[in-house]
Amino acid sequence: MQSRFTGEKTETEARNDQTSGPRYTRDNNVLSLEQRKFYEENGFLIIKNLVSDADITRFRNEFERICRNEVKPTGLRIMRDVTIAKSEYTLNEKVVTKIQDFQEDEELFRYCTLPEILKYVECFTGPNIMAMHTMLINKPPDTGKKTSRHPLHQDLHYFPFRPSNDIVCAWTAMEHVDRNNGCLVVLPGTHKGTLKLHDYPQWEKGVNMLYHGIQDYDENSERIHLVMEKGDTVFFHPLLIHGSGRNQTQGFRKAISCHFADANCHYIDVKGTSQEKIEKEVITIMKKFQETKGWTMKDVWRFRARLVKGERINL
Ligand SMILES: CC(C)CC(=O)SCCNC(=O)CCNC(=O)[C@H](O)C(C)(C)COP(=O)(O)OP(=O)(O)OC[C@H]1O[C@@H](n2cnc3c(N)ncnc32)[C@H](O)[C@@H]1OP(=O)(O)O
Ligand SMILES: Nc1ncnc2c1ncn2[C@@H]1O[C@H](COP(=O)(O)OP(=O)(O)OP(=O)(O)O)[C@@H](O)[C@H]1O
Ligand SMILES: O=C(O)CCC(=O)C(=O)O
Ligand SMILES: [Fe+2]
Ligand SMILES: [Mg+2]
Repeated sequence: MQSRFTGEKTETEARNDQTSGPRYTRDNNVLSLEQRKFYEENGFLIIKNLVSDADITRFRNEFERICRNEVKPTGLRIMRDVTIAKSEYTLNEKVVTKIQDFQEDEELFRYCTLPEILKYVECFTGPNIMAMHTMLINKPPDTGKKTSRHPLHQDLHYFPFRPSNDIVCAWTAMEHVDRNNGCLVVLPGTHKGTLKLHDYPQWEKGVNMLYHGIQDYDENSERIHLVMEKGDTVFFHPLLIHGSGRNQTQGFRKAISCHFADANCHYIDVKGTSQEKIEKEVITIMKKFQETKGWTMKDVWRFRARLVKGERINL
């Protein structure tokens, strides 16, 4: 494929055509050779102590204000754990599993504009950067039904834009995370594969809405539990298979994240693909919040996407 304007291959196209050399990272002076190699091979990279305690305190405070209903950012969605979704508790931080789409909340959206985050994001997306999807996850103590788990999945399943190599997730631990409180679990190297079929896992005691998982994956494949400290940030590829285990502590395990993409990425039509079902489900959920008649995934995504650096191009 060639660039429309020059007939030359774009940088991404050139990288993607390569049979050897880096495909998943860009040439700049931010990553060391060793870091680049690690991401190329594994599909993720942890940068320790990247976000300051002061910033994390600000994100935590704003999250608590949202949970107390003191602020109601436009477009923000609050999700409860499925085991308590039908109970009558009034909103407070102990009933919230995650908030999504905080792009209209200035205080939380600061996370997506932090220069220390964008500096690394640029190694994967290039200089024109869109913040596509934001979350603050507040994994609750498991009620015994194992619903606090997030099944193994690829984030690309939710995304109607490509190419995948120009998308990256930044996920920052807001406190120490390990297997006890349900840290991230990754299957290293799986970013080199393709998008797999996803559906709801057959869990006896319930699954959270939209928590699709990969049905067939190699039970014997290597799994790495990402033990991280407050402020540590993992950057990972949207095809990397990952999930998180149950939280066996009494605390609410917090993390803040954003998916970024190169503004040159383009939307795809998911009709007839494995993503068709998730499109329908997402649009049905969005209907609760706004008029979505005739909308496709593209409209949903254009609505939440925000430019954070450079120029807004396709997305
Ligand atoms: C890469 C990335 C995208 C990967 C992911 O993040 S995958 C997971 C993404 N998850 C989501 O996007 C979930 C989004 N959730 C939401 O927007 C909300 O939680 C809603 C589903 C809209 C519900 O919110 P809200 O309307 O405030 O809640 P209501 O109490 O009125 O409940 C409405 C009906 O939904 C049910 N519900 C609420 N939360 C959950 C849940 N966690 N799991 C399963 N069902 C749930 C609730 O029981 C109720 O059902 P009915 O009484 O209508 O039958
Ligand atoms: N056998 C399995 N089949 C499918 N998914 C699994 C399986 N085992 C674990 N997972 C998924 O892998 C992720 C992490 O699993 P992990 O084993 O760390 O957590 P856990 O089973 O909740 O806790 P623990 O094993 O520490 O008691 C979760 O997304 C979980 O849903
Ligand atoms: O448990 C987490 O923090 C990660 C959840 C996740 O992978 C997701 O929402 O896409
Ligand atoms: Fe994910
Ligand atoms: Mg387990």
